[in-house]
Amino acid sequence: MAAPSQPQKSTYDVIVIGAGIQGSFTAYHLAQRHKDTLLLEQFLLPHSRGSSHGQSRIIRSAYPQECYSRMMPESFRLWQQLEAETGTTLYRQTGLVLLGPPGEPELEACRRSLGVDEVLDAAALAQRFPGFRLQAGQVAVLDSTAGVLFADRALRAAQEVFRRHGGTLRDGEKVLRIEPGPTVTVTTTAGVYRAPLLIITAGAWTGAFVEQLGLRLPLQPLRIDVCYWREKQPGSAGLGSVSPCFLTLGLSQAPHGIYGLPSIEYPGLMKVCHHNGSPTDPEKRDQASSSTPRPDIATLSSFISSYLPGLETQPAVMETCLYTNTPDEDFILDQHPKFSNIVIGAGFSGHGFKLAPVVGKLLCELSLGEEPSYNMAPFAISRFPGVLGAAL
Ligand SMILES: Cc1cc2nc3c(=O)[nH]c(=O)nc-3n(C[C@H](O)[C@H](O)[C@H](O)COP(=O)(O)OP(=O)(O)OC[C@H]3O[C@@H](n4cnc5c(N)ncnc54)[C@H](O)[C@@H]3O)c2cc1C
Ligand SMILES: O=C(O)[C@@H]1CCCCN1
Repeated sequence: MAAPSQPQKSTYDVIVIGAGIQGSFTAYHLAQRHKDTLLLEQFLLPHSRGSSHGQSRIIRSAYPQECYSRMMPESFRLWQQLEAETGTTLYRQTGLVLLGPPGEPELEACRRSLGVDEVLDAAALAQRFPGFRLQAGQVAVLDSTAGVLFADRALRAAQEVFRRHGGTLRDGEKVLRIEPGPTVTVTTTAGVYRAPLLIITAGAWTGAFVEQLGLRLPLQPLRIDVCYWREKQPGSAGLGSVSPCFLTLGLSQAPHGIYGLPSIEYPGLMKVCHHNGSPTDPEKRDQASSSTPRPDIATLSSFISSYLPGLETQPAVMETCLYTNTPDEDFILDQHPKFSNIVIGAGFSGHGFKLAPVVGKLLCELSLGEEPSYNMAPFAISRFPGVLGAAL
């Protein structure tokens, strides 16, 4: 028999909207700082309707932009801390090869970010990782620190520690309305909550959601096809579970990049995807008909026949996921330009998972009015002119 229900608590120090990886890590840091925190999620957990689901994400030190490569040492440390706190393995070191033409500016910037790097030509790459074929003149830069984060497990772990530190997570509760003010009032499908501080980490829903606060952020949700490709002969081609992750830079046939991860989610199936997708509305993403042409799949098939000849050239499993892109593909981590007690974390542009421990820390610092641990200029809302509606 169910216990008699307690009257629902309605006031908190901080409310966080959206329990994806960014909101969950933000809540994790707040709870560790002894802030009485409410984390609200519209769907019942776990769910696969946002950006943080699935079993695998790449983590790497190599980054073309310094603002991210500077954060990576701390991010690796915080992931290890979460592993220790929960007694769970969240990371497998596999290495990552960046593939591209020598001298390509982003490839060079990644090399510099590594400090110690290793550059392999086609023959050296084939010897080290026999599943890969480079095209004539291309090179591979090896980031040996890189690997795979177990995404679903990581999300659960961050939420578990949050709760252990006294945090309240309410799922299946969609936020309908926010009333700004010195105390922010948040109305959900199940209740009304108040707090002096609010953090919005609503993933692909953020753009439409913050319009009620007079903000027009340039956030574009993209529907991403997540494809898994079968090894022709399981275990024989130096692919599968022993493969490193990879990422292409500066390839003319895929200017946005193609990336891959070893077989982790499904035995014998490597994840190889295009770092791009089609504009969508997160509420309507399933309305694309199955007969819609999929140029991404053709690009991937052709890439696989040239670079990964040990894989079949038609995907064995296809899933979907959402990116939320900004025009420059840098994150938005900032206070609302008019309501400084409302902080927004959004626009993770398909590369935010690995950095979530640091993103959560920064959003926590911003909302508590502390000096952020990193330079926040690359993430400021003010880099986009005209975002504040005339009504405010
Ligand atoms: C296919 C794919 C591959 C990727 N690969 C990598 C990778 O290799 N490495 C890497 O670092 N990153 C990668 N990323 C990016 C990374 O996964 C995302 O940056 C990250 O998951 C974004 O998390 P989020 O918390 O912002 O969004 P989400 O996980 O979508 O969380 C937002 C949450 O807010 C909730 N919400 C929205 N509106 C409301 C509301 N009104 N009320 C209550 N709740 C609400 C949503 O339901 C959702 O759960 C990849 C992403 C995809 C899709
Ligand atoms: O963040 C990453 O490392 C990868 C790069 C390729 C696209 C998906 N995200």
